[in-house]
Amino acid sequence: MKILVTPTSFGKPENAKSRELLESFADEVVYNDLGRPLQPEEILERLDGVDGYLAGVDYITAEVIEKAPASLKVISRYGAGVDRVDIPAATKKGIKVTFTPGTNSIAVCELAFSLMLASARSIPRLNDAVHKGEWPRNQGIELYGKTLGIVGLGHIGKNLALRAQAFGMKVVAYDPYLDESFVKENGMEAGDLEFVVKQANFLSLHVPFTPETKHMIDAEMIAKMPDRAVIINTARGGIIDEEALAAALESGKIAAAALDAFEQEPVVDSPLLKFDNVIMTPHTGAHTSEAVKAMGALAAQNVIDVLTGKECKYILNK
Ligand SMILES: NC(=O)C1=CN([C@@H]2O[C@H](COP(=O)(O)OP(=O)(O)OC[C@H]3O[C@@H](n4cnc5c(N)ncnc54)[C@H](O)[C@@H]3O)[C@@H](O)[C@H]2O)C=CC1
Ligand SMILES: O=C(O)CCC(=O)C(=O)O
Repeated sequence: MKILVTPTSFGKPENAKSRELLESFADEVVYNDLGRPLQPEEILERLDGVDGYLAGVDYITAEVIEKAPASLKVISRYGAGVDRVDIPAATKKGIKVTFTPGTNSIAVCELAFSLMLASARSIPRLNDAVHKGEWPRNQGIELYGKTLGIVGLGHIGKNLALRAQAFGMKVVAYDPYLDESFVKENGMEAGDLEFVVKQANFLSLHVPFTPETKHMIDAEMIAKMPDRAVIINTARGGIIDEEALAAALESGKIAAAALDAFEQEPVVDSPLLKFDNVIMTPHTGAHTSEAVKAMGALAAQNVIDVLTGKECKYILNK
């Protein structure tokens, strides 16, 4: 058996046990030698003879899957999002795709919450100023008493809702597959996307990237938000129309934004780079010791379970 492993954080000490598990199971384990997510041609160059592919946020397109060797039986995503894997192409070729739901939801929720606080109090700007010898004692806003709109009330959205309530925020949510009992038990309100954006002083996105969610936050939706709202996106870049967001920041309609995910990653040329009221982090939501360990353990187990024909409840295309 040969396994290809590409998430760079799989090399962290927290994943020593998962590396040992794979290395004792397989004849050969090949790790990511580039130190970043792989582009399609880079994946293909490394797939020769591979049976199991434990994948980071690589671009696993239909072309990659079509050209993959017949030995490849499983693509095991290290994480919750599967938008960069062409699942229909994998299914057609008999390749199972697995994922690790819930393993990083606290990590992402805590990043989203940090970004709300950091935006509300302009922490990066103030930090930069003090490091430059300046002393701008400017004024922020409080989360207390504000409304948080959550789009996508799944693992991450639910964790965020509970923490926001503890800070005295009103929470409203939109999710077409809503867990109504969660909403009821926690005294929240739910409605359609318009219902949520119209009230949201803070809007946080926690949906998968799909054809339905592509640019769901566009100029029209932003125009419906309260003036001087704050937008947080720790989900996927394409969910917000970045040009529309840039225009709303330019006009002052949106007071601040904080993003961990972008239409193009890594970010090299974005209309958002010029704004000092936009916080940008490098798709790092899942990168805590705890989440890295949990993602690694489940992703490794998923590869082994599929390759040994064991029951695996994390297969997306049975
Ligand atoms: N920044 C990062 O490092 C990370 C980003 N993510 C992203 O966050 C997303 C959410 O993660 P989880 O909460 O763990 O997933 P989840 O599957 O538990 O929750 C997603 C929720 O979105 C809802 N949803 C689906 N389509 C929708 C639509 N059209 N409109 C509104 N809601 C919709 C689903 O019903 C579900 O409740 C992932 O798909 C991934 O893209 C996840 C982990 C790490
Ligand atoms: O950081 C990672 O490798 C995965 C995080 C992520 O985006 C996900 O879980 O979908």
